[in-house]
Amino acid sequence: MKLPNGPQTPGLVQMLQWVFSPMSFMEACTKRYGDIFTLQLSRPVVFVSNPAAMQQMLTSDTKEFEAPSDWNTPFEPMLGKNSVITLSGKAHQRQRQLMMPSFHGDRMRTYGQVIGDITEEISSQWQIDKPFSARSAMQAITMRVIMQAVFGLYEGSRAQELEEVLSLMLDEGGQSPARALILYFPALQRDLGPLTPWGKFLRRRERVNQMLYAEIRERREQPDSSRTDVLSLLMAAKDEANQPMTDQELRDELMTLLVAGHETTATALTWALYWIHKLPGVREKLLEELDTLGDNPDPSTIFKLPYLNAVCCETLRIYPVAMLTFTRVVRTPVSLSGHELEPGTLVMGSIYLTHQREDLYPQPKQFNPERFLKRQFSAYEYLPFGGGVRRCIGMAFAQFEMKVVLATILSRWELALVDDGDVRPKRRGMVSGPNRSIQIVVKGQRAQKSKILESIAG
Ligand code: HEM
Repeated sequence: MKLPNGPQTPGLVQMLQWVFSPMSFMEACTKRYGDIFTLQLSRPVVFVSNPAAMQQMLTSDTKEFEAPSDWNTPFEPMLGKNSVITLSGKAHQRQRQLMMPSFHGDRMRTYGQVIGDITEEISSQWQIDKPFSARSAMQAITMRVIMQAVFGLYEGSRAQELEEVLSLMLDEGGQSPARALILYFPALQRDLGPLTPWGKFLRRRERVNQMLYAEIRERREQPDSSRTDVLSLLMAAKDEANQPMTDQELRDELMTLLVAGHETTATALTWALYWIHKLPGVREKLLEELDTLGDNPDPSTIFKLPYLNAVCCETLRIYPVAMLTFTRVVRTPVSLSGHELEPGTLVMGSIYLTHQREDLYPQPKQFNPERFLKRQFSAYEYLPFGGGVRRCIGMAFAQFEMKVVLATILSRWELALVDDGDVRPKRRGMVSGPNRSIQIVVKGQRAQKSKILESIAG
């Protein structure tokens, strides 16, 4: 079988380039081989970025393409075998159907209150003229949002310990390229004692599991139908055969939502704060729009603000946190971008390359929210949340969270970057993020503070 062209260097060299500098590697390949090429990773993988190929691959999912049963194994140590991310076929479909109702648009209003309260609480600890890391601050917010809106844990020693252990586990579990290498090569996953990275990870995971199972057991013993958090909704959900999720499934999906939703949203918010404060014109326009909000803006009014929406869209376009869609495997012989692919071929959609296309986004390296006001992009030209049967379950939640957090912070605080030098993206575990710390300093409270905060906080 002839695969699309790609680099001829040894597989190990390609794997290292892929792990350590995925974005420049993909860009160099697309320049040389066009918008479909093959990389030799642990197996050959075909990369696509043309919107038509993206559409074909994502929408003919389950016919011509499907998620391979073994490719998502790097996620398994953290998420388990029952996660919607590690499953494929019918089992994947079942989990998705059980999970989707918790993330429907109409549930966002409830979560909006929680997100506004948490942002207010955490940002109220910032001190004037004392710099802080944008990333740590955004991680603190998105972690607390998951703890409350998803796990339903508001206070108490379990909430506190779980938040601490999970933060450590996520921070050490997958941020560096070297850690990503451990995830790609299961043979490196050896427990060499409590002080070694993998040993530490295993012990923390054990403690997290104990706490999650205890929480699930207690909720089963004392059901409370007034709860609105995702865990309670998942516990009440039934599949087509009227079967609820098992404890193991619930544990795996909680970890999935945490891993998929915490770091991604925190990184997107960090980038947004960087661009807004790097480009004074963008900040001014945004503040002008936020100041037009009346006295009692509903979180859903914030959600509809056009310029805030354009800023969030451009943030996720220029450096998409998820560089790629999940892998798909060819099921039946298929022609993709003029190449005949045989069953078994692995294909990945490069969201990063699609978002960097000159034909769609002139001067793609420039941050320009106006492009989203001037033009509507199709679901395969702009796809920070992927597409098809694996499209991000938390898409509406993440968009809502980004907007409410930014509106809350920007309406209250006068912020500035400590260093407005350029920041570039780099791999952070399985996703991408800024290549250096972005420090922010509070200059003061905004004089023209809108009433947004009180209304969100109810
Ligand atoms: C800015 C934030 C986020 C970005 C950029 C993002 C992006 C993505 C992408 C690209 C995929 C893969 C889609 C595909 O292969 O077609 C995905 C899957 C997923 N995301 Fe998100 N995501 C974000 C936030 C969230 C949040 C907040 C949650 C939940 C609380 C979440 C839950 C999930 C889940 C469960 C999947 C797996 C879906 C499946 O396999 O069926 N994500 N996300």
